[in-house]
Amino acid sequence: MKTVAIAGLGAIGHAVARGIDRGMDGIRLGAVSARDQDAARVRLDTLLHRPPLVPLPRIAAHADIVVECGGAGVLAEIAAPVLDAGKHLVVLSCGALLSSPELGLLAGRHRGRIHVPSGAIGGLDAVAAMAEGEIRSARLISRKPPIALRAIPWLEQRGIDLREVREPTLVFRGYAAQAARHFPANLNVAATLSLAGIGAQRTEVELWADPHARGNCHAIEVESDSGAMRFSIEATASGNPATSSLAAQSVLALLRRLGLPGA
Ligand SMILES: NC(=O)C1=CN([C@@H]2O[C@H](COP(=O)(O)OP(=O)(O)OC[C@H]3O[C@@H](n4cnc5c(N)ncnc54)[C@H](OP(=O)(O)O)[C@@H]3O)[C@@H](O)[C@H]2O)C=CC1
Ligand SMILES: O=C([O-])CC(=O)C(=O)O
Repeated sequence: MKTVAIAGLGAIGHAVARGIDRGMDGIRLGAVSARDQDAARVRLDTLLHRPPLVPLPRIAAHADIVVECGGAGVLAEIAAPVLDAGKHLVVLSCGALLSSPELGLLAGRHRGRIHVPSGAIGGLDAVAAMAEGEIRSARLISRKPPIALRAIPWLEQRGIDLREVREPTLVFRGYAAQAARHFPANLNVAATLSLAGIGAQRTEVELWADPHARGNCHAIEVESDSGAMRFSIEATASGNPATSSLAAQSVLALLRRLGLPGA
């Protein structure tokens, strides 16, 4: 049996906790960490088996696998202790990994593992296979309803107010490295694609605020010497409009694999 701890009990963390609590072979929930302790207790009351609430800096001691779903700040606080201890770290805020190459080295040194789940997108197995040959271009086009793009400092600094948007509006075009920096709560998927494919300096990204978007829509286009790939998804939003419910489910699917004997 492997023990999982969840760092951050928001939309993804709570959904992952509920999924494990429903029962998963080889996996049990050992602990959670949260900032707002009262809100966390209310959320934990929805579970059949209530895990202890532990301080974030101590979370590594409570698990074989730690799932980060609290943002870049939480990742920065837990990554080194988890990897130093040779444990598994599942990273949702994977945009922050792009500026932390030392974490990969740390994992290698201590036999820890970093897992980046497919999150709100898919098709990454094909992208990774294409990367074994030559990928000529990789592109992500994301469309989100304006409500998913609120309180983003990079937009506010540019005086971009999306409340009045009536038609699809391009708010960002650039590469995954910048996308992850400017939209840390909305474009982790750009980092996920770039890690599977040709890296954050070459993966092109567009972000559209689209009042007609049905959920969070992501399209991937890859051209390679082994063929062309198109993937698209209209993902249902979770309790957090910026976050697709598929992201938590991708963690559950990953944990199911990690719970298999010998994994
Ligand atoms: N890889 C992917 O495909 C995707 C990645 N994401 C990323 O996953 C992360 C989680 O997303 P989501 O669940 O929607 O976000 P939420 O904002 O719903 O939840 C984040 C939670 O983390 C908590 N938190 C923040 N700081 C701390 C801290 N220091 N200690 C303990 N808890 C803390 C917050 O607490 P409080 O409520 O008190 O602030 C909040 O409950 C985000 O970084 C998001 O961008 C999201 C979607 C897809
Ligand atoms: O959930 C989504 O649709 C994508 C997202 O927020 C992210 O990649 O950070």
